[in-house]
Amino acid sequence: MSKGVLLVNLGSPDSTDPKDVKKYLGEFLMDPRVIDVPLWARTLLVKGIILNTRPKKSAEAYKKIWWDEGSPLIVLSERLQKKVADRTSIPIGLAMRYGSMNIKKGLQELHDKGVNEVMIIPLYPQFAMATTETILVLAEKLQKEYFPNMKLIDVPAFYNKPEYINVLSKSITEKLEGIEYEHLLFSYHGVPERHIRKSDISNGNCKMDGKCCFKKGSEQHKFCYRHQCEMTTVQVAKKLGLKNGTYSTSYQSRLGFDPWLKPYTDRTIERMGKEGIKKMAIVTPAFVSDCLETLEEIAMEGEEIFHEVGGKEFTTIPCLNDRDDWADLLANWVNEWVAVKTQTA
Ligand SMILES: C=CC1=C(C)c2cc3[nH]c(cc4nc(cc5[nH]c(cc1n2)c(C)c5CCC(=O)O)C(CCC(=O)O)=C4C)c(C)c3C=C
Ligand SMILES: [Fe+2]
Ligand SMILES: [Fe+2]
Repeated sequence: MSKGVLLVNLGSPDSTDPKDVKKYLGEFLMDPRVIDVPLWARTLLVKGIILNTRPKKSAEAYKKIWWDEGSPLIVLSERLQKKVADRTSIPIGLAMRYGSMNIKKGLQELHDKGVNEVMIIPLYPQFAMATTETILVLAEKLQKEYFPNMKLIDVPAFYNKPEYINVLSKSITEKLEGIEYEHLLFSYHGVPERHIRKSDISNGNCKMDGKCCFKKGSEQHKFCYRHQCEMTTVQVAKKLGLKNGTYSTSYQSRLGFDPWLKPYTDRTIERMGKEGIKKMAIVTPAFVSDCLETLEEIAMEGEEIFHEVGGKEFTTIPCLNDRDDWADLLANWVNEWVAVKTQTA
């Protein structure tokens, strides 16, 4: 077998033109693992309502964070891909779940290089139906349809792997060196609570009551996004020696009127400012690359909310992006997998 890797991130529109944003959002939000209602209802909601109003507003937001080279999420993912490729000896591809750099193209490029065993690495530390699962399901479908002789290997969520926690903790320490802060907020992308129930393999284990996601036992939490986010916070807090009450977890970027994971980030930032916190820092561990949700929603909107209610210093910690130690870590996982071949060949 000839091995290769496909790194997969979420994707971005081709440009900040509302037409491109509409096309991208259409593909993203029509994914049944993102808006998980029956097709007729999803079509009505997405094509009948959201796509008529949101693209213009989202395009304005994208304009605020767009770089000369393109979408930060794509550019940063490409830089990471290059660094991982420099540290490994097999082809390292990059694809996006939505948009032009799609998974089919990514698999095709690897196939054209003679690769017939692909390790799929979703660039998400925590498992979610709307991210990891949709990538793996689509990759498998494409493999069956177009690449019947290709074998796909999945990488489990790495939300609690010590080496990942080390790199994330180091990125926080480096940014906060010499900076005073009273509270460190860990803000994760939210999902509707319903998604947690749907992915709950223990049938009802997850009560979202603030207790069950802290229970020991990895098997029942294998697909619990909430547990995995909470555990990333717990592990990093332990590593950094943070005292109880000086850090917390919240969830951002909700869409629609269903209940999403709580507490909500915007309300948490507001509450903290109102309670008299003057200096806060915020880290966004559900994202490995800075993107609209970190650069605009947190670094711009979040800061504005904090200042409006009396907060003074709002420090945002960059995502892992193309940090050398993050590229080293991914490359180590790849090289360990490559070594298995050598031993069994
Ligand atoms: C952990 C990662 C993510 C989860 C889980 C997730 C779930 C999720 N997202 C939406 C709706 C939107 N997300 C948008 C942007 C966006 N989402 C993620 C990651 C996760 N989403 C990223 C990295 C980005 C930024 C992309 C970029 O180009 O920078 C957007 C578009 C932006 C906007 O219009 O606000 C929407 C919409 C849902 C509904 C959902 C789970 C059900
Ligand atoms: Fe999202
Ligand atoms: Fe739970």
